[in-house]
Amino acid sequence: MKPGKLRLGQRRKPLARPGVFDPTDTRNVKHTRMGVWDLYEERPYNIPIPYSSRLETFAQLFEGIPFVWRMLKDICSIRRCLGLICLYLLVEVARSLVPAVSLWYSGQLLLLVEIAVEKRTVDKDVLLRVAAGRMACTIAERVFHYARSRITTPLNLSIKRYYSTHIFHAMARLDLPTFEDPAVQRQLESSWTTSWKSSLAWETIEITTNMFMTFIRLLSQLSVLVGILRDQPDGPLLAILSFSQSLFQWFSMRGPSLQSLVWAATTKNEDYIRMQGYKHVVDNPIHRKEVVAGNLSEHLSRLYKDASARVGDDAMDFPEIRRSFFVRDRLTLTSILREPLRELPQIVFTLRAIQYPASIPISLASLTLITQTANSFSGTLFQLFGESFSLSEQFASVRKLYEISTIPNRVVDGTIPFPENQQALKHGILIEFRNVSFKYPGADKYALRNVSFTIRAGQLCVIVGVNGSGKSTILKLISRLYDPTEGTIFIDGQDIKTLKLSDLRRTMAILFQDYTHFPLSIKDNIALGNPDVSYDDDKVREAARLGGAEEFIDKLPDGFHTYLDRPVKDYYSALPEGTVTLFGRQVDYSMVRGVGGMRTTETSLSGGQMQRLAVARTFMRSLVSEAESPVGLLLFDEPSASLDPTAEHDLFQRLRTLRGSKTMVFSSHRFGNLTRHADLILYMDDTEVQEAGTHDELIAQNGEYARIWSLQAQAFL
Ligand SMILES: Nc1ncnc2c1ncn2[C@@H]1O[C@H](COP(=O)(O)OP(=O)(O)OP(=O)(O)O)[C@@H](O)[C@H]1O
Repeated sequence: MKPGKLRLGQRRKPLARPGVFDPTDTRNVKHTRMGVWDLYEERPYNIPIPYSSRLETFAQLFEGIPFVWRMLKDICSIRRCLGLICLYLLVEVARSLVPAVSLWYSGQLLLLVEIAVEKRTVDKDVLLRVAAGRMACTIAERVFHYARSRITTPLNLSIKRYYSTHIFHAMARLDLPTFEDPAVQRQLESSWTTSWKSSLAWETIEITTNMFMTFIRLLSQLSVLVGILRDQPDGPLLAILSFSQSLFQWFSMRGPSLQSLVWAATTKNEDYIRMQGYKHVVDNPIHRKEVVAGNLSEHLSRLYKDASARVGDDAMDFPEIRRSFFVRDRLTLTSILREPLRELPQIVFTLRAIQYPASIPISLASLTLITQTANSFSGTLFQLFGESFSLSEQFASVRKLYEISTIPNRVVDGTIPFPENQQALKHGILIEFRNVSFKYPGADKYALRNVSFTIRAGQLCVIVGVNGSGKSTILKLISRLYDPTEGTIFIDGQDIKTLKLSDLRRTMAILFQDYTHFPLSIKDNIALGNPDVSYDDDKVREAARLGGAEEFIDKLPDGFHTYLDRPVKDYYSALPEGTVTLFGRQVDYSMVRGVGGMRTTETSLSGGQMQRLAVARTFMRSLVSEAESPVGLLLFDEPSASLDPTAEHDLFQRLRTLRGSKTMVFSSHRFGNLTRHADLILYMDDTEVQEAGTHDELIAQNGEYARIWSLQAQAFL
């Protein structure tokens, strides 16, 4: 291992710490110009206490210990893991003792040489034993190495599986405002991404045992070496020289490669930025239509060439330029001294040999032994240094791994079961907003201001109004995705915050305006509308029919098993040109495109078809199993925005008849089809409910609703 570098697989990842990073703070931040890029790095040791960063490292280490202990207990509780871990530790201890045993045999060899020089005889038996011992050491090393890899693979896999479930659950349980919080996002990010690639828990065990084993190796090697060298005339001198030159090598190489972990880079070079823009224009299929229709190819090529000529050879992306900058060879005094120092033990040996020619063979044997050991010893020592640094990072990551499962949700769960009477749900749910105001987390402006209204059980309520007036927000508050900033919402007369969240959400079916489809099959997408009956294929089909999606799904080659966005890609290599389909699917070059930052189009469904699928999912929850449906409230946010007029008409018709006497709330900016049948219309403008009543009442009021209604009506005259 090179001194100062980390082993493969050992990541030096920045740990989030409190405070801010300010590139303009020249006292603590160093600015380096790298081609078109400006790199701002936090200066190391910017706290005026010597070794403060080491102290920080140890503090992190201690804080992490309780979590690592918990992790060990968890791992030992996994089936098979306890036995495997014991075996692993056993092999590691044996492995760490091999170098010392091997060194001991080398010492024995030295002794033999000494005797041979003095007495001119060699004890053949001892020689054979020593040779066999040394041989056995190398074989043992290989066998232990093999045993280790056989143990670690299943151990690592079991641990990884256990923790991926842990992280999945920790992530899945978070509510919307908590999940959207940037601080939480940052906390989740590292655990989530690393958990799939490698097992943090396993890495921690590996690094911790490595550290202990390195320590054992050092101590055992040191004690054997001292024993051997005590009686050698040149031993101590050569040992001092070898060790000091090794240490010097380490320090001299370590300096320039140490980079700050906290840094940021930006570029202000307009030509370079434009060049990247041009690149995206030509490599992204989204823009191809415009490029071709606008006859832009020649023009863009010229623009790119001109910009590229202006930027010159500095047009490197940041990782590339950073790499080239840091690997640049620097001629420093230490780097010049490094090489002659390496020769020092040999020079001293030669001088001693001239002085005492009789002792040449002994000195030669000691020299080889010492230089070899010094190299391996200092290598081990550097490893220990590197490991203590990464151990603290690792412990901190384990702490974060456990902390994410205790991140408190912002929307606090209530305690009262809901509803009191399951049968009553059939007749809907009563909703009352009393002086409700709301600001989205982090927003300055109100999204709702002092809103009060009552939707009685079983009513059809339509919320209409201009864009951004707060319609969707009302639906989000009813489903308690967020809590009001001021005021109270009552559900069947009870403060919404006191009700058990899972109960409350079970009684509602919601279709969001910005619905998404999961990267699963169409069947699974619809089935997730109601986890209780998700296994029932007939119900999935019925929901698809009610949503108006059955017909087009049946026409798809894979029908209900079609993936909207296949989450697992196939892998290819150098396929012959004629290969258009593989595994029953079109060959997808997204991997190749991904390199150029292109997006791939997975599905050929239209916007309206996508919306029908979303409606089907909502039906799955609410209306499929009318008899045992736990739903008493249906919330629809613009369910027909992408539907053609016939589909919209059909959908509303079905919704009205199928809802029975449940409460239904629609948000829409279209007037007509729905508003005519509504028991209550809330007309919103600028975060407030401006008018409330039935269609006839609002027309009679002759306010904004009436004005917009007549505007729309005139359009059809
Ligand atoms: N997640 C969010 N974070 C911050 N502000 C938001 C968020 N969602 C909506 N807003 C803001 O809240 C206000 C109300 O938005 P809302 O989505 O409720 O309007 P809307 O009446 O449903 O609009 P539209 O008819 O366009 O769907 C808007 O000013 C919007 O910008």
